[in-house]
Amino acid sequence: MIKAGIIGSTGYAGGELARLLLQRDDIEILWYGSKSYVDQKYASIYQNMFQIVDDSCHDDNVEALAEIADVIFTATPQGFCASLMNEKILSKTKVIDLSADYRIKDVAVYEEWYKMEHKTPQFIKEAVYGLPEINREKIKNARLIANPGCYPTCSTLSIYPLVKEGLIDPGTIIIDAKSGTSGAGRGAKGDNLYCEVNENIKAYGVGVHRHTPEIEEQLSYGAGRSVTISFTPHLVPMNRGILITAYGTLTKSVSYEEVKAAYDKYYAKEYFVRVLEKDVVPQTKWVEGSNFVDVNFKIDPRTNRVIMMGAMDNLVKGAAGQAVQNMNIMFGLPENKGLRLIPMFP
Ligand SMILES: NC(=O)C1=CN([C@@H]2O[C@H](COP(=O)(O)OP(=O)(O)OC[C@H]3O[C@@H](n4cnc5c(N)ncnc54)[C@H](OP(=O)(O)O)[C@@H]3O)[C@@H](O)[C@H]2O)C=CC1
Ligand SMILES: CC(=O)N[C@@H](CCC(=O)OP(=O)(O)O)C(=O)O
Repeated sequence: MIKAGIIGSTGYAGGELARLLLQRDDIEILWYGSKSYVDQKYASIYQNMFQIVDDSCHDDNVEALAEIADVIFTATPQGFCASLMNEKILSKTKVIDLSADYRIKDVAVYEEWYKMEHKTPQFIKEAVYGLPEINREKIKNARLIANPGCYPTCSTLSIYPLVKEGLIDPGTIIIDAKSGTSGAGRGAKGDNLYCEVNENIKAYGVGVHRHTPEIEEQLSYGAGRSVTISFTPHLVPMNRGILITAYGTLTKSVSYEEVKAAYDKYYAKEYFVRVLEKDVVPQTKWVEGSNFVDVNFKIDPRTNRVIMMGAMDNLVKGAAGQAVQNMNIMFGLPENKGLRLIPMFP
């Protein structure tokens, strides 16, 4: 039995983690961490857990949790995990951090984009960026996983094969992204009120969104050179889902079959990445509630560009599902254990 603790279990990502882990008979959740609801019944915060979870919330004492847990998930705001990480914790347990604290290898870049000082930069080098489709081998023996961001997961997986195979000029990439409002978390924010979001679409973080350097770093590893992108996210009136439409200039004249072969080279054996059939566009509805990322592309010979598309559920493959996928790999379990979730429809 794997003993797991969730710090930030009362947030959207933490709640989704609880939902995924509670289905398993090889996992025991022994700590529902919270900041605001300590000693309150977890099921009183998430009524969907009524008669399923009897536990009350614990505090955010990661050191105490590390004494009893095999794995700790931190689904907490930026800066929290970095503020308390130490060697003692990592010597006793594995940590999967859903925040961005250990995703970016250059601490100066993190501090510039996140507008905060990194409290434990000594662990950045050791942390493994938990994108299994690209970093599976490194994840196996990791003590500390930097679970990727939601937009970066969808963007990187949609674009990576073409960058890696040199089919697009990595200096020309533009990513237009859209997210449902659960991506913004459960905390109350004026911008996310019903009247602000319903019947509305708006760009935000234009030119300054913190996921820009994360995507650039991952695509740079694929390209083998420094990549600069334009990235614009939009908030859309949906609960869940991320859709990205990305554009890149082709480096040569290519056929559909050549580009398809590039995607298949990296994803044909990947359970969670579905390369769709020709002319079928990814849609958030077809991945909702699942750990799948649907990707596809279209060559536009008129502009000499390729249009790359991806859709996934921000709370599953974009957060909790990917964290569980990483946990499975770290514990030597089948990677899709507990994650063979069929997308919900309608
Ligand atoms: N939502 C999403 O789609 C995704 C989120 N993530 C990442 O996951 C993390 C959580 O996001 P999300 O669930 O959306 O956020 P929420 O705002 O919904 O939840 C935040 C959680 O962190 C807890 N918390 C807040 N402050 C502290 C603190 N100082 N100490 C301990 N716990 C604290 C909250 O506890 P309480 O409720 O008790 O106050 C709550 O459980 C973030 O880093 C986010 O970037 C990653 C990918 C996608
Ligand atoms: C709609 C919305 O606000 N989305 C969030 C991204 C989701 C998230 O929580 O960020 P990570 O994936 O880095 O953890 C944002 O734009 O900041």
